[in-house]
Amino acid sequence: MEAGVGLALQSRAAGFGSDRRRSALYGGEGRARIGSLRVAEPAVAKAAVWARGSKPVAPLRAKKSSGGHETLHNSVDEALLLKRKSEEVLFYLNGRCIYLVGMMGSGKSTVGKIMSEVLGYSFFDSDKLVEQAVGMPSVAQIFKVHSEAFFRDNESSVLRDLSSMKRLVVATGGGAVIRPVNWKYMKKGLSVWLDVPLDALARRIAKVGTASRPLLDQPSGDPYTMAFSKLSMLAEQRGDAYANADVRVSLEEIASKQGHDDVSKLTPTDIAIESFHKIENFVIEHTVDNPVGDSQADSHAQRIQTL
Ligand SMILES: Nc1ncnc2c1ncn2[C@@H]1O[C@H](COP(=O)(O)OP(=O)(O)OP(=O)(O)O)[C@@H](O)[C@H]1O
Ligand SMILES: O=C(O)C1=C[C@@H](O)[C@@H](O)[C@H](O)C1
Repeated sequence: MEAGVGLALQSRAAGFGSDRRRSALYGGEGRARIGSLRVAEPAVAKAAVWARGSKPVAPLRAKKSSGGHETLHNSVDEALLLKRKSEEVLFYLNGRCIYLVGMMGSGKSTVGKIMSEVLGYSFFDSDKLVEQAVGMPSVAQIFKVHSEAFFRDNESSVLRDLSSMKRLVVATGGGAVIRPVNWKYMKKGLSVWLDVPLDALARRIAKVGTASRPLLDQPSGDPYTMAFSKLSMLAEQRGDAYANADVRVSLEEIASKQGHDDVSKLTPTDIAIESFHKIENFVIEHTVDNPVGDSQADSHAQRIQTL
């Protein structure tokens, strides 16, 4: 099916008499709304700060973890830095959406939820929106019952619908970058590529299993090895597609800034902070007429410093 047809038409043509995509985007089972938008579960906040060692920790309410004061201190420092960065970025974003792109398992949902929470934006996972639109419980099932092409058509329609909205953080599907039309939609906002080394991706995916990721699912074999070889193949096929993003957030770079080379030590909060930093630089560099105005930007920066 052609991507880019109208919302209602697309839903009907796909056999969704109840126009599920509309309900997925404009209402449904969510707990809260901003305007007409359904807002993602606020449980996210609890995951907003991960202590070093990648365990979720609630920042100030946290009992001392095994890392003691130092861990708690790191968590609080990170939370404050994240908050401060988000304030700066909010100003420069001016309501534009953030689209996270990257390979499967790169952390788009995990990091995206943290970013949306501190920005006060709504979070959407485009895979979940496609599932709701099609009326199936998983991407794996959509691939099985229909086809990858059917999934991709619906993914494009979801991205098109999202692109007319404001103040969203969207975790896109890992393969959304391969269709040029999707870039047309994502370029309405700011796109961020989470660039994670393949071996780290394969480790994460092997840990949770591949059943929910149809392109990686293998009936047998060592999960890490299978995931690594499939991911390498996909990365090669996709070539530079991810590099179309406005900014690249390299986990290797963050680790090296922190003085080590182990990306598994990076928390999602570290990655969210770096994403904000890169977005801010991008917007500043690409604002041709400087509509913000230097003096306004300066006074904003001063205000931020006093927070
Ligand atoms: N910085 C991190 N350190 C360790 N594990 C992480 C980190 N970020 C995410 N993870 C874990 O990696 C797995 C994949 O993360 P997530 O679902 O956020 O990725 P994704 O890019 O949205 O994946 P997909 O595109 O396949 O849906 C999850 O189990 C998550 O808990
Ligand atoms: O990398 C990919 O092509 C995919 C990633 C997932 O997020 C899903 O969108 C789907 O499993 C395909």
